[in-house]
Amino acid sequence: MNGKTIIAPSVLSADFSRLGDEVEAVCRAGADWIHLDVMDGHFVPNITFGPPVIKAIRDRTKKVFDCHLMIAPVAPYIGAFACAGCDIITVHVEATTHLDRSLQAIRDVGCKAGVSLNPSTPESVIEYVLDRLDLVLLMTVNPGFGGQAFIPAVVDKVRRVKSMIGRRPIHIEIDGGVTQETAPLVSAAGADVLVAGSAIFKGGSEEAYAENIAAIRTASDGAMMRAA
Ligand SMILES: O=C(CO)[C@H](O)[C@H](O)COP(=O)(O)O
Repeated sequence: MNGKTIIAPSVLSADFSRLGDEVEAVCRAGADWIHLDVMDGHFVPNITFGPPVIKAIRDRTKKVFDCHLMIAPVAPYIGAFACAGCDIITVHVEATTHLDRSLQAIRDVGCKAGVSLNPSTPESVIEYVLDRLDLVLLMTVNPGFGGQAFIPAVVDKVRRVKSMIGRRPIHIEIDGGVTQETAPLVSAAGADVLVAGSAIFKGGSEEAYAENIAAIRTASDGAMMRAA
Protein backbone atom coordinates (compact mmCIF):
# COMPACT_ATOMS: atom_id res chain seq x y z
CA MET A 1 0.00 0.00 0.00
CA ASN A 2 2.96 2.34 0.52
CA GLY A 3 5.04 1.07 -2.39
CA LYS A 4 7.15 -1.27 -0.25
CA THR A 5 6.67 -4.99 0.08
CA ILE A 6 5.86 -6.39 3.51
CA ILE A 7 7.60 -9.73 3.99
CA ALA A 8 5.86 -12.15 6.35
CA PRO A 9 7.83 -15.37 6.94
CA SER A 10 5.59 -18.35 7.69
CA VAL A 11 6.87 -20.18 10.76
CA LEU A 12 5.37 -23.35 9.26
CA SER A 13 8.85 -23.91 7.77
CA ALA A 14 10.76 -23.00 10.95
CA ASP A 15 12.33 -25.50 13.33
CA PHE A 16 9.43 -26.01 15.76
CA SER A 17 11.75 -27.33 18.47
CA ARG A 18 13.30 -23.82 18.65
CA LEU A 19 10.29 -21.75 17.62
CA GLY A 20 10.98 -18.71 19.81
CA ASP A 21 14.61 -18.53 18.69
CA GLU A 22 13.55 -18.93 15.06
CA VAL A 23 11.09 -16.03 15.39
CA GLU A 24 13.84 -13.81 16.84
CA ALA A 25 16.30 -14.86 14.13
CA VAL A 26 13.95 -14.21 11.23
CA CYS A 27 12.98 -10.82 12.72
CA ARG A 28 16.67 -9.81 12.98
CA ALA A 29 17.05 -11.07 9.40
CA GLY A 30 14.54 -8.50 8.12
CA ALA A 31 11.04 -9.93 8.51
CA ASP A 32 8.32 -7.27 8.69
CA TRP A 33 5.54 -9.48 10.08
CA ILE A 34 5.41 -13.02 11.46
CA HIS A 35 2.88 -15.25 9.68
CA LEU A 36 1.26 -17.93 11.86
CA ASP A 37 -0.43 -20.81 10.04
CA VAL A 38 -3.03 -22.42 12.26
CA MET A 39 -4.37 -25.72 10.87
CA ASP A 40 -6.97 -28.05 12.37
CA GLY A 41 -6.78 -31.35 10.44
CA HIS A 42 -10.40 -30.76 9.38
CA PHE A 43 -10.61 -27.67 7.18
CA VAL A 44 -7.13 -28.57 5.91
CA PRO A 45 -5.39 -31.96 6.00
CA ASN A 46 -2.70 -30.94 8.49
CA ILE A 47 -2.49 -29.88 12.15
CA THR A 48 -0.09 -27.22 13.47
CA PHE A 49 -0.59 -25.18 16.65
CA GLY A 50 -3.05 -22.95 18.49
CA PRO A 51 -3.31 -20.07 20.94
CA PRO A 52 -0.98 -21.46 23.70
CA VAL A 53 1.95 -21.74 21.29
CA ILE A 54 1.31 -18.26 19.89
CA LYS A 55 1.12 -16.86 23.42
CA ALA A 56 4.43 -18.56 24.29
CA ILE A 57 6.30 -16.81 21.45
CA ARG A 58 4.49 -13.46 21.64
CA ASP A 59 7.14 -11.80 23.79
CA ARG A 60 9.98 -12.75 21.40
CA THR A 61 9.20 -9.78 19.10
CA LYS A 62 7.05 -6.68 18.85
CA LYS A 63 6.45 -7.28 15.15
CA VAL A 64 2.95 -7.84 13.82
CA PHE A 65 1.60 -11.35 14.42
CA ASP A 66 -0.35 -12.15 11.26
CA CYS A 67 -2.53 -15.14 12.08
CA HIS A 68 -3.99 -17.26 9.27
CA LEU A 69 -6.73 -19.47 10.62
CA MET A 70 -7.28 -22.59 8.52
CA ILE A 71 -9.89 -23.96 10.91
CA ALA A 72 -13.61 -24.68 10.78
CA PRO A 73 -15.62 -23.61 12.62
CA VAL A 74 -13.60 -20.45 13.12
CA ALA A 75 -15.94 -18.00 14.88
CA PRO A 76 -15.75 -19.62 18.37
CA TYR A 77 -11.95 -19.24 18.46
CA ILE A 78 -11.45 -15.61 17.39
CA GLY A 79 -11.29 -14.33 20.99
CA ALA A 80 -8.68 -16.92 22.00
CA PHE A 81 -6.37 -15.93 19.15
CA ALA A 82 -6.76 -12.25 20.02
CA CYS A 83 -5.92 -12.99 23.68
CA ALA A 84 -2.85 -14.95 22.57
CA GLY A 85 -1.46 -11.76 21.00
CA CYS A 86 -2.40 -11.86 17.32
CA ASP A 87 -2.61 -8.46 15.62
CA ILE A 88 -4.25 -9.56 12.37
CA ILE A 89 -6.69 -12.45 12.25
CA THR A 90 -7.57 -13.91 8.87
CA VAL A 91 -10.41 -16.35 8.37
CA HIS A 92 -11.16 -18.43 5.29
CA VAL A 93 -14.32 -17.49 3.47
CA GLU A 94 -14.82 -21.22 2.84
CA ALA A 95 -14.73 -21.90 6.62
CA THR A 96 -17.34 -19.48 7.88
CA THR A 97 -21.04 -19.33 7.05
CA HIS A 98 -21.36 -15.76 8.31
CA LEU A 99 -18.33 -13.97 6.92
CA ASP A 100 -19.63 -10.49 7.73
CA ARG A 101 -20.23 -11.48 11.37
CA SER A 102 -16.80 -13.12 11.72
CA LEU A 103 -15.04 -10.03 10.35
CA GLN A 104 -16.95 -7.80 12.74
CA ALA A 105 -16.06 -10.15 15.62
CA ILE A 106 -12.35 -9.81 14.77
CA ARG A 107 -12.55 -6.01 14.88
CA ASP A 108 -14.61 -6.17 18.09
CA VAL A 109 -11.68 -7.88 19.85
CA GLY A 110 -9.32 -5.13 18.67
CA CYS A 111 -7.60 -6.95 15.79
CA LYS A 112 -7.32 -6.18 12.09
CA ALA A 113 -9.61 -8.36 9.99
CA GLY A 114 -8.54 -10.47 7.05
CA VAL A 115 -10.27 -12.88 4.72
CA SER A 116 -8.54 -15.67 2.82
CA LEU A 117 -9.64 -17.23 -0.48
CA ASN A 118 -8.55 -20.65 -1.71
CA PRO A 119 -7.19 -20.74 -5.27
CA SER A 120 -10.52 -21.86 -6.76
CA THR A 121 -12.69 -19.34 -4.86
CA PRO A 122 -13.83 -16.37 -6.96
CA GLU A 123 -13.08 -12.87 -5.68
CA SER A 124 -16.76 -11.86 -5.90
CA VAL A 125 -17.29 -13.36 -2.39
CA ILE A 126 -15.70 -10.28 -0.82
CA GLU A 127 -17.70 -7.68 -2.73
CA TYR A 128 -20.11 -6.91 0.13
CA VAL A 129 -17.60 -7.01 3.01
CA LEU A 130 -14.95 -4.66 1.63
CA ASP A 131 -15.67 -2.06 4.34
CA ARG A 132 -15.05 -4.66 7.05
CA LEU A 133 -11.65 -5.70 5.68
CA ASP A 134 -8.05 -4.77 6.45
CA LEU A 135 -6.49 -7.58 4.42
CA VAL A 136 -7.32 -10.04 1.64
CA LEU A 137 -5.15 -13.17 1.60
CA LEU A 138 -5.08 -14.92 -1.76
CA MET A 139 -3.82 -18.49 -1.55
CA THR A 140 -1.48 -19.43 -4.39
CA VAL A 141 -1.43 -23.07 -3.23
CA ASN A 142 -4.18 -25.25 -1.80
CA PRO A 143 -3.83 -24.67 1.94
CA GLY A 144 -2.39 -27.31 4.26
CA PHE A 145 1.30 -27.68 3.53
CA GLY A 146 4.41 -25.66 2.88
CA GLY A 147 6.70 -26.31 -0.06
CA GLN A 148 4.03 -26.60 -2.77
CA ALA A 149 4.24 -25.13 -6.27
CA PHE A 150 2.79 -21.66 -6.92
CA ILE A 151 -0.48 -21.68 -8.92
CA PRO A 152 -0.03 -19.02 -11.65
CA ALA A 153 -3.77 -18.69 -12.42
CA VAL A 154 -4.17 -16.72 -9.17
CA VAL A 155 -2.14 -13.79 -10.58
CA ASP A 156 -5.20 -12.62 -12.54
CA LYS A 157 -7.26 -12.78 -9.34
CA VAL A 158 -4.72 -10.48 -7.65
CA ARG A 159 -5.31 -7.91 -10.42
CA ARG A 160 -9.07 -8.19 -10.07
CA VAL A 161 -8.98 -7.83 -6.27
CA LYS A 162 -6.69 -4.81 -6.60
CA SER A 163 -9.21 -3.17 -8.87
CA MET A 164 -12.15 -4.09 -6.56
CA ILE A 165 -10.57 -2.53 -3.48
CA GLY A 166 -9.75 0.73 -5.28
CA ARG A 167 -8.37 3.29 -2.83
CA ARG A 168 -9.45 1.45 0.31
CA PRO A 169 -6.52 0.79 2.72
CA ILE A 170 -6.70 -3.01 2.35
CA HIS A 171 -3.58 -5.15 2.09
CA ILE A 172 -3.40 -7.84 -0.59
CA GLU A 173 -1.39 -10.74 0.81
CA ILE A 174 -0.13 -13.77 -1.13
CA ASP A 175 0.59 -17.13 0.44
CA GLY A 176 2.02 -20.25 -1.13
CA GLY A 177 5.00 -20.98 -3.34
CA VAL A 178 6.38 -17.45 -3.03
CA THR A 179 10.02 -17.30 -4.17
CA GLN A 180 12.21 -14.64 -5.74
CA GLU A 181 10.93 -15.91 -9.12
CA THR A 182 7.19 -15.83 -8.33
CA ALA A 183 7.18 -12.75 -6.06
CA PRO A 184 7.51 -10.24 -8.94
CA LEU A 185 4.44 -11.72 -10.68
CA VAL A 186 2.13 -10.99 -7.76
CA SER A 187 3.79 -7.71 -6.77
CA ALA A 188 3.34 -6.34 -10.28
CA ALA A 189 -0.32 -7.42 -10.10
CA GLY A 190 -0.92 -5.45 -6.88
CA ALA A 191 0.08 -7.60 -3.89
CA ASP A 192 1.88 -5.77 -1.07
CA VAL A 193 2.31 -8.54 1.54
CA LEU A 194 4.19 -11.72 0.70
CA VAL A 195 4.15 -14.80 2.91
CA ALA A 196 6.97 -17.27 2.35
CA GLY A 197 7.93 -20.32 4.34
CA SER A 198 10.32 -22.67 2.59
CA ALA A 199 11.95 -19.93 0.49
CA ILE A 200 12.88 -17.99 3.65
CA PHE A 201 13.71 -20.75 6.15
CA LYS A 202 15.87 -22.72 3.70
CA GLY A 203 19.50 -22.71 4.85
CA GLY A 204 18.59 -22.91 8.53
CA SER A 205 20.62 -19.91 9.78
CA GLU A 206 19.97 -16.23 10.43
CA GLU A 207 22.44 -15.30 7.66
CA ALA A 208 20.57 -17.50 5.18
CA TYR A 209 17.22 -16.01 6.28
CA ALA A 210 18.59 -12.49 5.71
CA GLU A 211 19.79 -13.39 2.19
CA ASN A 212 16.51 -15.12 1.35
CA ILE A 213 14.39 -12.20 2.58
CA ALA A 214 16.56 -9.67 0.74
CA ALA A 215 16.29 -11.63 -2.52
CA ILE A 216 12.47 -11.73 -2.36
CA ARG A 217 12.27 -8.08 -1.29
CA THR A 218 14.51 -6.85 -4.11
CA ALA A 219 12.58 -8.85 -6.71
CA SER A 220 9.16 -7.72 -5.47
CA ASP A 221 9.98 -4.05 -4.78
CA GLY A 222 11.46 -3.80 -8.28
CA ALA A 223 8.33 -5.29 -9.86
CA MET A 224 6.08 -3.04 -7.77
CA MET A 225 8.00 0.05 -8.88
CA ARG A 226 7.97 -0.92 -12.54
CA ALA A 227 4.20 -1.54 -12.36
CA ALA A 228 3.47 1.83 -10.67
O1 LIG B 1 -0.52 -21.35 4.48
C1 LIG B 1 0.35 -22.08 4.08
C2 LIG B 1 -0.02 -23.43 3.62
O2 LIG B 1 -1.36 -23.61 3.83
C3 LIG B 1 1.79 -21.64 4.11
O3 LIG B 1 1.88 -20.36 4.69
C4 LIG B 1 2.38 -21.53 2.77
O4 LIG B 1 2.21 -22.65 1.98
C5 LIG B 1 3.84 -21.08 2.90
O5 LIG B 1 4.70 -22.07 2.62
P1 LIG B 1 5.63 -22.06 1.32
O6 LIG B 1 6.21 -20.67 1.20
O7 LIG B 1 6.64 -23.09 1.63
O8 LIG B 1 4.73 -22.37 0.14
